[in-house]
Amino acid sequence: MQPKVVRNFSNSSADRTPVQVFCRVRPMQSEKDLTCIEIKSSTTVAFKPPPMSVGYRLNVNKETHYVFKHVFPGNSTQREVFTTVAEPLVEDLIRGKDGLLFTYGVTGSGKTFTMTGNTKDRGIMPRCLDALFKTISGYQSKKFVFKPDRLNGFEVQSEADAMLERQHEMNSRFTKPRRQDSDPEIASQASNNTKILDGVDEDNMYAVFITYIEIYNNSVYDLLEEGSIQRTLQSKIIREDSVRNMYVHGVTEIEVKSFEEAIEVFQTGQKRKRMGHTILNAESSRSHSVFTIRLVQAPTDMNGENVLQGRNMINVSQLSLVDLAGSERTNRTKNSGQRLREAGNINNSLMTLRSCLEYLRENQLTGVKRKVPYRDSKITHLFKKYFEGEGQVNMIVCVNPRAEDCDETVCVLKFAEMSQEVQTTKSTPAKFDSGLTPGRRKANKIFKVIENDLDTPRIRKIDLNLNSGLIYSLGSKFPEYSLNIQDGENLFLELMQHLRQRIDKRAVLVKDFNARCEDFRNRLLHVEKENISLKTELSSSNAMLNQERGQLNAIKSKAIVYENSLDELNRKMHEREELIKSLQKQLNQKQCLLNQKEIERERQKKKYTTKIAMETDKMHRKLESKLREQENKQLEAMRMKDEKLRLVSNILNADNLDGLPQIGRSASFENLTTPKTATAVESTNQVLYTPRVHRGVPVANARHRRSRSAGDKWLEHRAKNPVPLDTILQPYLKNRKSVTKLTDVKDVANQKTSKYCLISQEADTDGELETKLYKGNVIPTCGGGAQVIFNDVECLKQVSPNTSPNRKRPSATIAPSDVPMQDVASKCTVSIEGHSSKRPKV
Ligand SMILES: Nc1ncnc2c1ncn2[C@@H]1O[C@H](COP(=O)(O)OP(=O)(O)OP(=O)(O)O)[C@@H](O)[C@H]1O
Repeated sequence: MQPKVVRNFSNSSADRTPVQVFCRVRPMQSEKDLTCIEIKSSTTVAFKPPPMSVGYRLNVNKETHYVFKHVFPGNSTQREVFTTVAEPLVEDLIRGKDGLLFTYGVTGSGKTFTMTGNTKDRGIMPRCLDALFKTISGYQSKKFVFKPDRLNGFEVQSEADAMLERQHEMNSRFTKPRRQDSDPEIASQASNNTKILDGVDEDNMYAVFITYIEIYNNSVYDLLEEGSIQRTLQSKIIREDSVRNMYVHGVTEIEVKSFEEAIEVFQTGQKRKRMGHTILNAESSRSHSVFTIRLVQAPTDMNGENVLQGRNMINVSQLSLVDLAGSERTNRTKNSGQRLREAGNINNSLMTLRSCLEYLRENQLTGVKRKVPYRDSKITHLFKKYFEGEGQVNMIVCVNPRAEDCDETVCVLKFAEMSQEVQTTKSTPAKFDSGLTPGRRKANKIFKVIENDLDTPRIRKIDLNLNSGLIYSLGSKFPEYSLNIQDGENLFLELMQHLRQRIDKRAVLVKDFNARCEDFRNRLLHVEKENISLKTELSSSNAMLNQERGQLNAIKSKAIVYENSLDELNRKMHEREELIKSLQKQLNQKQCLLNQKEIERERQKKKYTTKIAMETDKMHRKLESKLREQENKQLEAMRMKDEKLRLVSNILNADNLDGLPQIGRSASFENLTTPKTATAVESTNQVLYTPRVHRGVPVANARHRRSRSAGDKWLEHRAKNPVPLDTILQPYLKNRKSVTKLTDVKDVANQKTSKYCLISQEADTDGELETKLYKGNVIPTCGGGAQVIFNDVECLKQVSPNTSPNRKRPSATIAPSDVPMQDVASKCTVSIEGHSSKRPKV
């Protein structure tokens, strides 16, 4: 059941009130400092961008005026600020209305100073508590009469239960060591000049409850939670109660009975806050602090002594005092890492606050119902009801006039001015219809005082009781008679008559009395019957009520579970949305990069296409010129060949060639005409050339090979440092001469040398050593030289046993066609001056 007295939510403009924004300009730290703020009147400040500001750089250096409900200059006192801004909110609180006051501004602009104050100068919060306790003193209920139900409501405890709890608290106070520390930030001495405020209902009982939370990095921490500090560091969730008020679920609410007690509780919270910050490595200016005073009131009974039992008679009003985090921008503070994340969260929550107010203003101006993003941050989610439901919202914009802060200050001023256009619904004061006489408490007090003042209270009381009973009269008084002897008989007769009349009257009265008794008995019986039937009805109603209560509790616990899961889902949704946003951002960045690359690629393609075209053109021209050159060379060579041919044919025609073997002739001819297809290659080694006489063409014949009667003499031609073979089978040449270089003509042209062997060693494609022996016959040429006709190749190859079997097996002897003739020719630097007409076997 909702403890709050239900109010009518009205939306007519008369019931709406704007957000009241006050501006407090803090004094300059130094006379020499440049200022960007000038106070024009009690409601107007002028902002003039100094030379270092962005506005100045953008040439927007004209003076701008901002109008607020009231502007407090640097020399204004804390008391003035409290009286103007917060006193009406405390009066509203006492009248049962809700209020929200927050301080907003750049770091160091005086938000905490304004809200909390220091040892010398108490801020708004302690002054509010002081004024409240002064006003309700004498009307406070006993402790634990009102008890929080953990669902943002309160219930009334019986006097016995409350007394038990008081006893319990007293015992624990004796056992616990009393706190000796005190927070220097607060001047805890009550000031004498705090005035008593209006709005107290003298027939009500009041109780004050305090909660103190901190919102840091968008997590809610309870600063009054008992137990280890780690418990305090567990984030709380925000919930909606049955009448759509937002509250921190499971937050610690402490009942305080005096200003001193309240300050002590606040100090405990401050201490926990500092400990938490040390653990979290946080800064106090980077968190939002919310100090909430909840005032519970309920009417007293007919004697004005005890609170009326029944939850529906309770009214709860609250005043939230919020010290927001500094609104500086991340780039100016050069934050990184955790500080950047904090700054991001602060900016997010302040941005959300701004967005919510902007949306609200727009909705109110245009009549459109755009969804206000309260849930985007914890601070706006918590105070949703002030903007959607009822309650006065006041804001103090704290401004540091120094020029360094001007860029942030102008943002703050703009936002604050805009906020004034937002309207909230006025709270209606709580009304209690207890059906009891107003002023009963006072009357009862007076009555008691008078009662105590009486000298003999007991006797008087009895008298009063007797006088207040029903007085029966038996008719007229006895007539007065004087006893006279002469007239004695008449006197007796008169007396007898009078007595008879009295007896008759008495009988009538007795009869009437009996009749009345009967009537009363009947009525009593009737009432009794009615009472019994009502009792039966009541008990059945009670049973039904209990059943419904049980159902309600079940529904409530289900609702809690659903709310939890809803919160969880919301949180997850929020996370996912953030993720989607960041992914979208990444995607956009990648898309941008891709587009840039595509453009770059296109540019490169164009560039290279042009380059290729140019290069192709150039190549074409080059090739064409080379081709022409080649053609010219070819033509020249052809011409030379023709010339040679002509010379040869002249020689052939001129000389008598009958003695020459035909084969030699044809070979020479062939050699001259097709030098490239010859097996033996003409060497450049002039030493081995047969000196050309007038003919210049060497002639040789295989039949002219040297005699072998004395056995073949080998000319072994090998490398200077051959690789040792270490093989069992070694190439063996019986009668040989080894040379490493064919430098002397006699080595070949020697009459005895009939065989030539070139030994070459090289690695095959698998990296194995391959030894090849190119063998040939040495044939003397007609010019006195010699030529070698290769007719055999021996190949010796060593293979590793690990070599893959798939690899081609080496053969001891390879086919002559496999021999790279160019290679052989280059190795055998021997001059060939003709060759056999038949294809050599090499
Ligand atoms: N109106 C003022 N008169 C005198 N001193 C002031 C005033 N406003 C601020 N100060 C001083 O300026 C300093 C910074 O103020 P304060 O801590 O309140 O700033 P803040 O806006 O709360 O900063 P943060 O965002 O870091 O919490 C304090 O030493 C405070 O005493």
